[in-house]
Amino acid sequence: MIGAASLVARRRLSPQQIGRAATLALHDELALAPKPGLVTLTSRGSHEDMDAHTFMRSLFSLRSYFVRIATLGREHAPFEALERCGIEAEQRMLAATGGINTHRGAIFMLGLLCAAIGANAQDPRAALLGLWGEALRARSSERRSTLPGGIAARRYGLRSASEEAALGFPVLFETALPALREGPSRLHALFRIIAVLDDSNLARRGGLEGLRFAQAQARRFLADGRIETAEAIGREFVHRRLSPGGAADTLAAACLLVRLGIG
Ligand SMILES: CC(C)(COP(=O)(O)OP(=O)(O)OC[C@H]1O[C@@H](n2cnc3c(N)ncnc32)[C@H](O[C@H]2O[C@H](COP(=O)(O)OP(=O)(O)OP(=O)(O)O)[C@@H](O)[C@H]2O)[C@@H]1O)[C@@H](O)C(=O)NCCC(=O)NCCS
Ligand SMILES: Nc1ncnc2[nH]cnc12
Repeated sequence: MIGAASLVARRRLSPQQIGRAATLALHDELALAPKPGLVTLTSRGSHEDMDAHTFMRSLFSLRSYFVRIATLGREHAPFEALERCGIEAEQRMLAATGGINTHRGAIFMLGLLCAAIGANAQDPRAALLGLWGEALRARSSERRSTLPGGIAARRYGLRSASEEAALGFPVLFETALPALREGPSRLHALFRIIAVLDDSNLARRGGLEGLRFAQAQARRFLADGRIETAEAIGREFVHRRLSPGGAADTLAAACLLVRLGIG
């Protein structure tokens, strides 16, 4: 059985393998528990409108999308083709969840990553910036004015998801992936992401004060490492309705790369 790393080295990752890993990575994130403010298999976190069933329906609705966008990446398709594919996936997600936004950010982030891996499994970050960097930079400025997170990002001078992509996902490659590889746990990796990410969900839900509070609590857990501390922080997040959805997506993206033996 050839391992994933050697498949990457031999550049033999198929769109099917990439897409399957992306779907499983979304489940890796959902199944992680406890998590601060986020939905798990047994908790709604800070959300009244969604639970594990909502996320599972969403996750299943996306499994063909990741294969399709990895295929587009292998073909070096223009960004417009990726965007159409992503928007179609958002519609399927919303149909599966009854209109609830579970994975819009994950569709964007993991979709771009699947396309980049399809283009160059050995260096997806270079492929992302080389093939679609100019389009991402153009959209990260124009889109900020229209979407809730982009509005919050602009209001507080934060780096939105689009801007993170236009920079080649620095938090993913420089914080999340090393954290997941170094351990000791996915929960530690999630808190390392929360500590540094300009998570527009936190800013939209709790303002700049909410984002800075969440980042400080992440540093508190990283200094202590006890599960009881993570649970206490989770209760405080729920009390404040904080939910680090961007950090959750970034963790899922790191799980995707590890599953494929990349980076
Ligand atoms: C390009 C878009 C992602 C929109 O562009 P924008 O730059 O405005 O993105 P943001 O608003 O900053 O973030 C959008 C979602 O991405 C996640 N996210 C947040 N911060 C970051 C970050 N710094 N880096 C990476 N990702 C980030 C987050 O998504 C997750 O959280 C959502 C669920 O949480 P919840 O609080 O429940 O959200 P709501 O339901 O909206 O709030 P409530 O009503 O419950 O209060 C969920 O989406 C998770 O995935 C941000 O929400 C993209 O939307 C877009 O333009 N798509 C078009 C297609 C396209 O361009 N595709 C390209 C090829 S695939
Ligand atoms: N587990 C989760 N809970 C809430 N929002 C999310 N966005 C991505 N994953 C999430």
